[in-house]
Amino acid sequence: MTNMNEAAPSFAATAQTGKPDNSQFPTKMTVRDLNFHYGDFHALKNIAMDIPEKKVTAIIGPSGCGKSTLLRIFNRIYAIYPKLVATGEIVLDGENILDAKYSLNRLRSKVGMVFQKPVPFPMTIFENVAYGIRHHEKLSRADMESRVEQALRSAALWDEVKDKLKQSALGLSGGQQQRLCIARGIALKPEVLLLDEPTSALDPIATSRIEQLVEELKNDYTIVIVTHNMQQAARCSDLTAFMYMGELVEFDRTEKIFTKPNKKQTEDYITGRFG
Ligand SMILES: Nc1ncnc2c1ncn2[C@@H]1O[C@H](COP(=O)(O)OP(=O)(O)OP(=O)(O)O)[C@@H](O)[C@H]1O
Repeated sequence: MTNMNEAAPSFAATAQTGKPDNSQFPTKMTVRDLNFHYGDFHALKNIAMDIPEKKVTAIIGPSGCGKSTLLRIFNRIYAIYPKLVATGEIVLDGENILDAKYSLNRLRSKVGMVFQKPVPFPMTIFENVAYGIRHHEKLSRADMESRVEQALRSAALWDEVKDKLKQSALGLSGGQQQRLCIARGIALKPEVLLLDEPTSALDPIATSRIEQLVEELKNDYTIVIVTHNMQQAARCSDLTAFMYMGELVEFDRTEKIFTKPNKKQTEDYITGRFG
């Protein structure tokens, strides 16, 4: 939840420079001059933003504005399409993750992604979490068990599944499946967690559980969440980026975006005049 009393860093200058003035938050990821095309279609235009460490950054905007495309570039999912190239820079801990020399394996262990629709693997609950870890690390049975438990605890799922770890994950409810997918992401000990509309397929109770979880996870992770739901952005993010037609229109503290945005376009969207 945004702390409304927090001393106010200004993120106002962002759409052009991406440099928040007087930010009190250390930056985890710096995006500069980011452009992305699907064939002839210019989907992201000169995006610049500084994503703060251990905060929740929400990306909002009307359908088709490029939210998911931006999120997916943060862990180079587009790399599965050989012809697609992102230009510009995304600097994570001093290194440009868009550089072809930055290995995808390394990137995926640092930047985890959770998708809109929870898709557990057709295997046990335990194996769903252990599977990804095995791909990256060789752990003893005891260490693996402890890592899986830790991930399930962090995803606020342990108490509900600890007695049925050997049962199929497909038997879990939608909300539990989404928390399992979050546990799967956390198990790799990423530093950044990307959430692409993680609650759009969930009921209000499961949604509120995930929002609570996001609030807890930001103590340890830098979180970027794409959401269609403006109340959700207002409830669970510290900073909000408003995008429109491939551009970053405004990026500021969530409280500012929702109460006193600098740009008319942002205000029109927030107040439901378009989108
Ligand atoms: N694989 C693709 N090939 C061609 N165009 C694409 C592809 N994926 C997305 N686009 C286009 O890029 C633009 C941005 O899409 P994107 O999915 O990032 O938007 P979004 O803001 O996440 O939308 P939504 O809120 O509807 O999910 C849209 O105009 C979309 O049609």
